[in-house]
Amino acid sequence: MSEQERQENIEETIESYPLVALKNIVAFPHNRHALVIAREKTVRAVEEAMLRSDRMLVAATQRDAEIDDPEPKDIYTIGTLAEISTMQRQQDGSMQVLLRGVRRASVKDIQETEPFLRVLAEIHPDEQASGAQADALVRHAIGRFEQYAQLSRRFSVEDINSIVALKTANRLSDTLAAHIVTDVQQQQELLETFDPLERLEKICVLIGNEIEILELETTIRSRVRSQVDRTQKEFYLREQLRAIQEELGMDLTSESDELRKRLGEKQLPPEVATKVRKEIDRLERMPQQSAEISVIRSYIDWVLALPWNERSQDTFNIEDTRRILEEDHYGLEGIKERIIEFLAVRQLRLQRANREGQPRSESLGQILCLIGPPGVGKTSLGYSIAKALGRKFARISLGGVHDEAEIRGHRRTYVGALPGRIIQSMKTVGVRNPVFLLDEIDKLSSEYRGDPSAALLEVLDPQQNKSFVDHYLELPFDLSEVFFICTGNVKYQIPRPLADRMDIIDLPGYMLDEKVNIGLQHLWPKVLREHGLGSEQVRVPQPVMQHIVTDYTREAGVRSLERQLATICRKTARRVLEKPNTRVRLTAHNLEQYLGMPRYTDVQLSHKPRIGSAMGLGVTENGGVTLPVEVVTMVGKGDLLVTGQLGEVMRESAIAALSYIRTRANELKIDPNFQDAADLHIHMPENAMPKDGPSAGITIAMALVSALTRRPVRGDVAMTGEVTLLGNVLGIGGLKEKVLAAQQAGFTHIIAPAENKKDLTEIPAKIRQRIKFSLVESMDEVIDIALMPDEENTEVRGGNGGEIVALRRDSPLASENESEGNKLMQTDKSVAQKQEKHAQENAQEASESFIVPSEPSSSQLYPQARSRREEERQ
Ligand SMILES: Nc1ncnc2c1ncn2[C@@H]1O[C@H](COP(=O)(O)OP(=O)(O)OP(=O)(O)O)[C@@H](O)[C@H]1O
Repeated sequence: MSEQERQENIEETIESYPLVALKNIVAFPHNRHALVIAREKTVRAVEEAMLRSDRMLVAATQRDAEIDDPEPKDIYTIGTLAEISTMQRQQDGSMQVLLRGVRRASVKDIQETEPFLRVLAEIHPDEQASGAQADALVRHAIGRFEQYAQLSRRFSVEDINSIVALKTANRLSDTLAAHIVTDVQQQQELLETFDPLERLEKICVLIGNEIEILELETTIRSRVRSQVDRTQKEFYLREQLRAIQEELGMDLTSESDELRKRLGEKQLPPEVATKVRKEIDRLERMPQQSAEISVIRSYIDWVLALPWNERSQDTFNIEDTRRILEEDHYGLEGIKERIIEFLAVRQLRLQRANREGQPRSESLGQILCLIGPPGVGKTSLGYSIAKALGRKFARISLGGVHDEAEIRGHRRTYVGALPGRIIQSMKTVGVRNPVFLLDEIDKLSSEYRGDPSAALLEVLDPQQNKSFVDHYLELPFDLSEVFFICTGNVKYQIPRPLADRMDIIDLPGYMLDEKVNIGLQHLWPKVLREHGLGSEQVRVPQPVMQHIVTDYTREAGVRSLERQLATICRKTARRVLEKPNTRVRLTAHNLEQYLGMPRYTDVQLSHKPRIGSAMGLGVTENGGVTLPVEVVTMVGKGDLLVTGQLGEVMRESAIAALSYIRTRANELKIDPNFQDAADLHIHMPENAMPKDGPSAGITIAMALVSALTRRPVRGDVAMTGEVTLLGNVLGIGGLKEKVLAAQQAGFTHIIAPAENKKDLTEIPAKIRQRIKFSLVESMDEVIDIALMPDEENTEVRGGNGGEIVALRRDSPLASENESEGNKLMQTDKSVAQKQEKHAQENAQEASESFIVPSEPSSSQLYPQARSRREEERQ
């Protein structure tokens, strides 16, 4: 009988078989199970089966594994028909049996119970499943199995391969049930599920659960392992460290003990001491490996390093203060007086506050603020004040500070947090009553990261700064004894609320002879010292110093003068080292060997009268500047071209000036329809830097009038003022700075608005003596003063070569429009001579105080190196 026939035979049979009761195991068809059999009844059943030709028996599982002699009711009725593959008897009477499961079998009847169980069993045929659903399920089950096998590592490669090779749902499900499911109840349930697809689905769910559990186990296992590894490593390292410290004889007293000792030595306000103590306690409780330890430690270091109680002795004395200011600074007379007055008032207020027991912070009044271009001595005045008061000095630069945290610090939660600049400087000076110079207060900028000027207000306000809270410290620090001095370049850029609390002192800049004296008396000895040279090794006589100032610098202060002197010293130092006995005496001739070619020498030319060109004055943060305006007329259709990076206000000034001229065409003897035949081009050169503000109004109008009338503007006149449509001249700001710039550029006559008369008192007397001021109310006056007399112009026209369109009614060129050239007209010699004569006459009529400038007029019309934005102060 073939295997297949036998199977078919079985399928048709309800037959009698010996029954083996299984404990803790379920036998499945298509699988082999190795059993050790010891119970008497079971041994007999196996022996009986061995006597059969087919060696078949039914293996069914006990409901309760504890029962040794199960009755039929204790055994599940669904079992497996199995063939005995091998059987081996052991010496103790037990036997090892290998069963091969064949079919599912249901027990229908119990035939005998002694000496073994014999049952009548119905053998069930295999149910087959096919189709796409079966294939998909098989594939899914195999995938899950592979995943499970990988995680559990319970199967050999051969086992996995043989299971994966099973392609029918029936066989696969029975095999997986036999090898993966471990719970006997679940196995029995699967055995009782006759539909192979349903069985396979149940198995997939069970495998899924197993996979989840295994994954979880893996994670937990690896976490536990890494924790153990780290702890072991740290323990090992700490032990090593301790051994090394002991070996080196290092002090092993704990860090917190040391901090407590430092705390005990300092006299801190109670609130601060409590906070530090708390932080030390926290530090102690922290595990050694905590990252927060270094944060707490550096916080405690900061608090302990601050001068909570340390102060220097004040030594204010009016005489000494005057002496120190005099010794350190040349000139600045009015300014030194103001500073002394400020300090005197402050001293009296303090004395009174002490007498009356008032809180100190409210008694200090306003903040001193020094405003002026770079290099005019603001910082060095601040330093001298500190010296006079016997206080420590620190400079805090606020230029470009746009984050509030730079003033007030970052909170400690911020990575890399530090206190703000005020508290940092406090730590550096180490006393609570220093002089702080807050530099560039006009360069503060606010943005989304908070408003630094608000934080600064809190620092400066005597009402609030007694308990200034830095975000990092989170403790109030008393700033009321700090003497704050602010400095900046431009007054109107200081944030308004700050400016309101300040006593502002202007330092407009130096005149030529002041610079020369500062150079000789202060800068030169200082620079010599800094370069390790003696005065006998290198000499700079007075005329040479003057030469350096005029030909190598162009500034309101003396910063670049100091740099030039440093250059001379550097070169000399090298020579001295090369030839030890070198003695250098600088002269006008050998200066170039040290400083190179003079930088500012061109320009006597520029003070000649010109058609279509007038000189205006402006103010930048570097001080006053001269601003030439040029106008040309060209054949065209009345277009107005404005160039030179002019702002909106200046463009409007130009249009207003033009309208004014048209209304005055008759008086000016200009063809009222001049725009029909000509284009006008207004240009303000000056290094293509942006310019704006209304105070160029009269200059633009003047240049326009000159271009249209073909009458030149006097070359010795500079002007500033706003012009209205009706020709009125309105006041302007920054007169002092503008006058200094005009004087430096060699102008001897300044036209300014009558409204600014009050500002003349601020202008140094020496300058007032050298320059003629014309204070005007209307544009007509400006024209009268600055435009060259009519009759003189015939010669000028002759010199022009007819290149520019002349638009005067009486001009012989008015109708000719010969050329479209746009070159500026230069005056010839005779006009210059006439102008000089004119100036002399003017000087005589003006006043006795008018003096022709004594300084060499090597200044130029177009000063170079103006980098910053022109800002008209209005
Ligand atoms: N009147 C003066 N007498 C003597 N030395 C002066 C005088 N004015 C300026 N100086 C010197 O010029 C140099 C530059 O001055 P300082 O640094 O004080 O300028 P500043 O106005 O603070 O400039 P900034 O605005 O760029 O900070 C310093 O060496 C200073 O001593």
